[in-house]
Amino acid sequence: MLLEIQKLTKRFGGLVAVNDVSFSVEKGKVNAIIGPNGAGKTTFFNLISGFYKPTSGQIIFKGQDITRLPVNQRAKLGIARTFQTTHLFEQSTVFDNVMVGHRLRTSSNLFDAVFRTKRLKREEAECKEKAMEVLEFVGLTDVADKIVANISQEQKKRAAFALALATEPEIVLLDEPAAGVNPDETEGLEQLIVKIVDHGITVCLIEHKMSMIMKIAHKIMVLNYGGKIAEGTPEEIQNNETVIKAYLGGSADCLN
Ligand SMILES: Nc1ncnc2c1ncn2[C@@H]1O[C@H](COP(=O)(O)OP(=O)(O)OP(=O)(O)O)[C@@H](O)[C@H]1O
Repeated sequence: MLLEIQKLTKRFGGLVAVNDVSFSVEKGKVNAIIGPNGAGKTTFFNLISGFYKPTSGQIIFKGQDITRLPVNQRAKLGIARTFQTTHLFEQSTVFDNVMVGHRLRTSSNLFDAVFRTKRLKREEAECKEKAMEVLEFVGLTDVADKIVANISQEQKKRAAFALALATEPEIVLLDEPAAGVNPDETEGLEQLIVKIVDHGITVCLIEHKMSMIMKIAHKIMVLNYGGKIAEGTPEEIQNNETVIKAYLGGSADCLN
């Protein structure tokens, strides 16, 4: 297992947002997390990526206990994430936004910047090369020089993927990547996620669009009121009575 979540709990005062959840993320697969609004999915991602500290439980990444590591150290170990609403600099170019990602892998400091050392120049060149590579990967080469504010919502989603990929992750946590895009664009993003997995990067995916989940997920965990109510293949989840009742209010149609 690439990532092992053991009995993870997060309380906000009296509210238990994530309640004693254990989950194994399989390497090289699309691992999906679904559940109704407020089920605790984003909180779960925030715990894995280090934005929140758990109340209890453990997070093991490649055999190492990362439960108390800060965000940047987890990112260096290879955990990247995207956000529900894209966190891009709207007034910068797509290229400049994505270049930032690879800085995680560089070591130039203020001294290098002030004196424009060889190391700085070499690392800048590396960041540019990486940015071009990931922009090509996500299909955004032709808008690389555009200001983010002037590109489409779907292109912003792709740029967010590119930014995550520029950090050279082993696992990417994608939080509702297809929110706010049309069905054709959703299919394009689906294909991009499959391409990411085909390149050996593990995906952990939160998404409300069931058609996408059922098509590309290898396994699915279902959260409800912070607790895990089911785990299995898309077929198993579609036929799970507890999921149909608790999550879908009794209709299996929503899972198709
Ligand atoms: N920082 C916070 N402080 C207090 N409560 C929070 C915080 N973050 C999340 N919550 C609460 O925890 C619960 C789970 O929220 P979370 O955003 O993880 O759900 P979700 O499954 O991602 O929902 P959605 O599908 O709507 O994005 C909610 O009741 C939410 O109000």
